[in-house]
This record gives sequence, structure tokens and C-alpha cells, in this order.
Amino acid sequence: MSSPASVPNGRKVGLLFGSFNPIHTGHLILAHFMATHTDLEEVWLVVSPQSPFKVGRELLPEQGRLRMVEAAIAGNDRLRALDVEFGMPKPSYTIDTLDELRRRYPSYRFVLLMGEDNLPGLPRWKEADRILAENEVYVYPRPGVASTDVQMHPGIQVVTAPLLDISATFIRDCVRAGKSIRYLVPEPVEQQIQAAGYWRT
Ligand SMILES: Nc1ncnc2c1ncn2[C@@H]1O[C@H](COP(=O)(O)OP(=O)(O)OP(=O)(O)O)[C@@H](O)[C@H]1O
Ligand SMILES: O=C(O)c1ccc[n+]([C@@H]2O[C@H](COP(=O)([O-])O)[C@@H](O)[C@H]2O)c1
Repeated sequence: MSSPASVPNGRKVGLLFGSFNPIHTGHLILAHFMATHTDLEEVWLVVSPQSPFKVGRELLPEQGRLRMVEAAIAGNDRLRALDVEFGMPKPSYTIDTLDELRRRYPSYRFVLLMGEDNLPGLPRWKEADRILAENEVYVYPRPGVASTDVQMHPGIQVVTAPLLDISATFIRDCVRAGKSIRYLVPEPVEQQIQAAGYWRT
């Protein structure tokens, strides 16, 4: 895990949990926007080995996904990649990781970040009530998502930001179809996908 030592005590850090299968320009714009247009000092991208809602779905090995995240954010000192969930039980429950990060970094204030598509399912997350009681949640809007009552929770803020109709599903489909993914993912990520033959073999 990269060192988070640059965040002074008590400052706010955003946590973007995801499968990142693969990381794409939508994730990067979301993360950088949150790190620069809100009160957050940094955003950490937490690579989840196994989302509880994606059990049984095709997922690249976690190390490969982490390498792509690291390559994508290289040189951006407001973004960090975290592999904290790699050593934790699977599936990856966010409340357990939040507890672990609080143990490791007791003076930091963490804010949960997510795309709007995750909001309707949030009440079904493990200990959803505790997640919402203990954490602020900043939500990035996502196209095609119907509004939900969860959004009315006082701890949840939907930011005003450009909509990005990009998904990892679309990128995997493009790769399988032999179509270009240039600019949908950063160049080093495109190179890793090509070199490893992800979704082609
Ligand atoms: N284009 C986007 N706009 C807003 N939020 C996004 C976007 N893409 C991903 N996110 C958010 O980033 C987080 C991690 O997403 P994830 O890694 O599952 O990517 P995904 O593109 O949704 O993947 P898949 O298509 O495989 O379901 C989630 O909170 C998701 O809502
Ligand atoms: O904690 C939970 O119950 C929970 C339920 C669904 C999703 N999550 C986390 O949310 C992140 C995005 O999930 P997904 O399914 O949109 O890829 C990922 O890191 C998951 O581990 C967490």
C-alpha cells in the first residue's frame, strides 16, 4: 500500500471503493474531481478483491487490477491506490474496511465516495445504518440512475459534476470486440490490457 503520510492529521480523505475491472477515465475524473472540487485533501482508490454484489462475475486477479490503478494515477499526488482489502475476508465488506482504516489512521476523517448507481443498493450493504451514521458520503452523478430516497439522508451529498457515461463493462465489451479503448482508459492501462491479453484470451 502506498504511504498516506502526506495527509496531515485531522484532514479529510475520500475513499473510492471499487472493482476497477479495469479502472477507466470515469473513475479518474470522479476521483480527481472529488479531490479538487470538494473539501477533501486526497482520494484513495481502494481496490476490492470481491464486491459482495458481484460474486461470480468475471473479475481479473486483484493484483492485475491494482497494477492498472497504480499506473493510471501515477504522478497525481492527490490520488493513492490501496490494497488494504487484499488481506481481508472476502467478499469485501466496506464497513469492515472502514473500521480497519480507522484503526490504522485514527486521526484522519474519511468520507465514502461512490457513483450514483450505488445509492439504490446502499441500504442492503452490510451495516448500512452504521455506515451512514459514521460517515459522510459524497456521490458523483451517473447517467441513467433513477433518484432514490437514500439520497435524502442528511449525510449524503450529491455533487454537481459532468456526467460520464463510461463503465468498465463497456470497456471489457470493446476489448472483446476488438474495438479501440483509447481515451476511455489512460494509455498505460490500455498497454497493460493489451500486453496481458485481458478479455481476449
Ligand atoms: N462513469 C461513472 N460515473 C460515476 N461513477 C462511476 C462511474 N464509473 C464508476 N463509478 C463509480 O466508481 C465506483 C467503482 O465502480 P466499479 O469499479 O464497479 O466500476 P463500473 O464501471 O461501475 O464497473 P462495471 O461496469 O464492471 O460494473 C462505484 O462507486 C461506481 O458507482
Ligand atoms: O459492504 C457491502 O455490503 C458492499 C455491498 C456492495 C458493494 N460494496 C463495495 O462497493 C464497491 C463498488 O461495488 P460494485 O458492486 O459497484 O463494484 C466495491 O468496493 C464493493 O466492495 C460493498
